[in-house]
Amino acid sequence: MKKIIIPLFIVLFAACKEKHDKQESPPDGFNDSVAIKDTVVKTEVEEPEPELLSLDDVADTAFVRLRDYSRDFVYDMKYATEDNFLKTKVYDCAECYVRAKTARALIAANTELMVKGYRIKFFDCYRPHDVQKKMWKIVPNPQYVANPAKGSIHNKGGAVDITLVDKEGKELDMGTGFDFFGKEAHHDYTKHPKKILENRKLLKETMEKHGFWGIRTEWWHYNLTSASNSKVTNFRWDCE
Ligand SMILES: C[C@@H](N)C(=O)N[C@H](C)C(=O)O
Ligand SMILES: [Zn+2]
Repeated sequence: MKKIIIPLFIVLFAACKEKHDKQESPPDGFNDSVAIKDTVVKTEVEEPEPELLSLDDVADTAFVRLRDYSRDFVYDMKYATEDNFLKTKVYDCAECYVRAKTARALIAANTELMVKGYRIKFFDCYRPHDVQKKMWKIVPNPQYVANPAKGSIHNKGGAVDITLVDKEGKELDMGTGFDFFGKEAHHDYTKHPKKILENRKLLKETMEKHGFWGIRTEWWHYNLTSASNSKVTNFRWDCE
């Protein structure tokens, strides 16, 4: 037995030494310190998603940032860009604030839509009263922009401008773009192809089921019925 173990030990030792030598001595013309400097390993650490908050103990009238309560919505806040009918960016950053009661109703509607493979995508949510005044200066037509003298339900945290997206995030065809101020955007314009009318119907019926009502002239606009008497507000949200 002794006779076998000793040569085996010698072979193993030699193999280890060879490996060690290879690691220790860099090839000719290869500088060790450069190798160390060049081998900076960049590890991208993904920030953990902040925990969602609960709406359980939040007063109905409190303003909340929707993304703190659900990760299931899609956002394309048009007035935080220049791609809107004002042709100017009127929000410092893209956030969706609404009253807590509006948030609860939106989450319920979205939960129902997700079972069918769709989600709500936002174009606008709470809108400061000053922005309503700017809009009215450009389009002083109550069919398309609420008169700031009275205030819009957006100014009360109870209205949203929305569409639906499918599982791939693609918008359903609603016949016109957002803020298309013409008869083709009206709910009672029935000359659109069947699929478009069905898409609008799905959005309208779901929103109505959860306490919202639509206005005749804009397929994207929904008011929460119980927000009609909330106060017109002009606060601006914080941007990080
Ligand atoms: C401007 C448009 N997106 C809109 O929300 N219109 C309604 C009527 C409003 O201003 O309340
Ligand atoms: Zn609206």
